[in-house]
Amino acid sequence: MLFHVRMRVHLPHDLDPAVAEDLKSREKARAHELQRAGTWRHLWRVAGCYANISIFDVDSHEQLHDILSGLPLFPYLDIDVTPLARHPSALPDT
Ligand SMILES: O=C(O)CC1=CCC(=O)O1
Repeated sequence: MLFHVRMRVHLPHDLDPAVAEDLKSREKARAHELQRAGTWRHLWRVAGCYANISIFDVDSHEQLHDILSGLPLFPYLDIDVTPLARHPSALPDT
């Protein structure tokens, strides 16, 4: 199951810089792990925003929820999820 996920990051301005760097470092490591597993299929920066647009490939809504809610930055994310279905005019493997 494919999902389009938009994440906006809102780190508090008074967050200790060391804590912010640790969160970003752990988020990056987790993102790499999920990309290598084929679960986090695309990760794009939204130009001009501290936000990303991602495509996740998971087995269930529950798996997606577990992944998103387990992200180190989760407490600071606004997340919008859109389920994706194949478009009838899409060429195979696009
Ligand atoms: O910077 C972001 O958009 C949040 C994020 C997702 C994966 C990562 O490494 O940072």
